Amino acid sequence: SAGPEAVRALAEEFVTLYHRERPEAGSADRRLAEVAAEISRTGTYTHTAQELDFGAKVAWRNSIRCIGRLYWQSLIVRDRRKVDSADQISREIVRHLCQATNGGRIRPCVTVFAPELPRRPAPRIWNDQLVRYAGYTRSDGSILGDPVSVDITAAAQNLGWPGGPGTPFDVLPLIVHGRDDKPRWFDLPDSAVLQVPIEHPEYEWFARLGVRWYAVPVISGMRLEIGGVRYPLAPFNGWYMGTEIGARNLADTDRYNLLPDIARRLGLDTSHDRSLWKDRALVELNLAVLHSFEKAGVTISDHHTESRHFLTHIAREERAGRTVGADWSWIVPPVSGAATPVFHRYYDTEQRYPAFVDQPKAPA
Ligand code: HEM
Ligand SMILES: N/C(=N/c1cccc(CO[C@@H]2CCNC2)c1)c1cccs1
Repeated sequence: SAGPEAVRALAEEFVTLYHRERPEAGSADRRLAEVAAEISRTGTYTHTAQELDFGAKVAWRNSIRCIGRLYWQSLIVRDRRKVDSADQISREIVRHLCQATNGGRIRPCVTVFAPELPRRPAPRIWNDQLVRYAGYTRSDGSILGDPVSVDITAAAQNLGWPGGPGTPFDVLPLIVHGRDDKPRWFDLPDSAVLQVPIEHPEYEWFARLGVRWYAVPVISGMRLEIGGVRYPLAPFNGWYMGTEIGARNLADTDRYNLLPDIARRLGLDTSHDRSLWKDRALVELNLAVLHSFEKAGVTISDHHTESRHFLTHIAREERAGRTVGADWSWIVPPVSGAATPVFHRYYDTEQRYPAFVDQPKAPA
């Protein structure tokens, strides 16, 4: 982790920010002195529960690639810093999934596990999302399931996972590397993993494709950094924007690659690009995703609504005297870009802290 001088500077900046935005917390001076003394003694310091809650919310507010930041103040922060064994982590992960899923009325949550300590590695989850579909490499070299999961599927099998039922949508086990034990795999109970069968509002053949997707995206591979303290295990969830599933996960040629099949069933001419068969298949697939989630009572947002909400967020932040950073290439949706208002403007691109950051993939 960062050296004591760097930690001291980041800690001072964070504590000052916290006391400026949460005036009810009183003067910063006493806390600044306490934190500086603890860093001198131990090389790090411990956030209060209130500082952690604020830091996680602001890390979301600072996520320049996130279009969904309007509700940043409503994040549920689950303080589990005392939890660092594989068993306890897997139990808390199931609780996170249940609390976040909430029967389909998805609640944005983050669970913060034990921080990195000088000379003591922190617990990690090897999965980049808590719920992912397996990717099995078959003897003829083809892949059954999600190609993005080929490595994590092999890792799970190497740890003794017997494999799932062998469908294209087998939920992977969680692989947890606790602080003081070896990496272990845990099957997630079906009751904790809500899934949505994908059907089309007009084409009854669509349901027969047997396509489904999971309801709650929970990112478990990023590190939460607050005031010089690193939390390498801080899984966070929101709800999906439909295009993530309909324009990327099910459409990319190196993912489920469904566009050619859908286009053929729509009777389109797939031999010429200029028939726009890919574009017409994309619209029907994205319509099917939004229709299916709504029918199942699972929160999802369309890219037009989410874009409008993001511009509302920017306006509100600027009224509060804050600048919103944003990365245009991630904010503009992967379909109908110029048909959404976020396309038609520039953004401040500075990444501010606290933040969720990429970190080396486990295993180290
Ligand atoms: C509430 C509904 C939310 C929606 C609809 C939403 C939407 C999105 C989308 C569409 C992306 C781009 C993902 C991609 O292109 O692969 C994204 C990125 C991101 N979101 Fe959100 N988000 C939401 C909530 C959250 C929450 C609660 C957090 C954290 C507490 C968060 C943190 C992030 C971060 C850190 C990224 C960038 C990830 C990376 O760099 O790989 N978002 N969000
Ligand atoms: N809707 C979401 N979408 C994502 C948010 C962050 C990251 C990702 C997945 O990012 C992968 C890496 C780059 N694209 C895929 C998806 C959320 C997940 C957790 C909170 S909101």
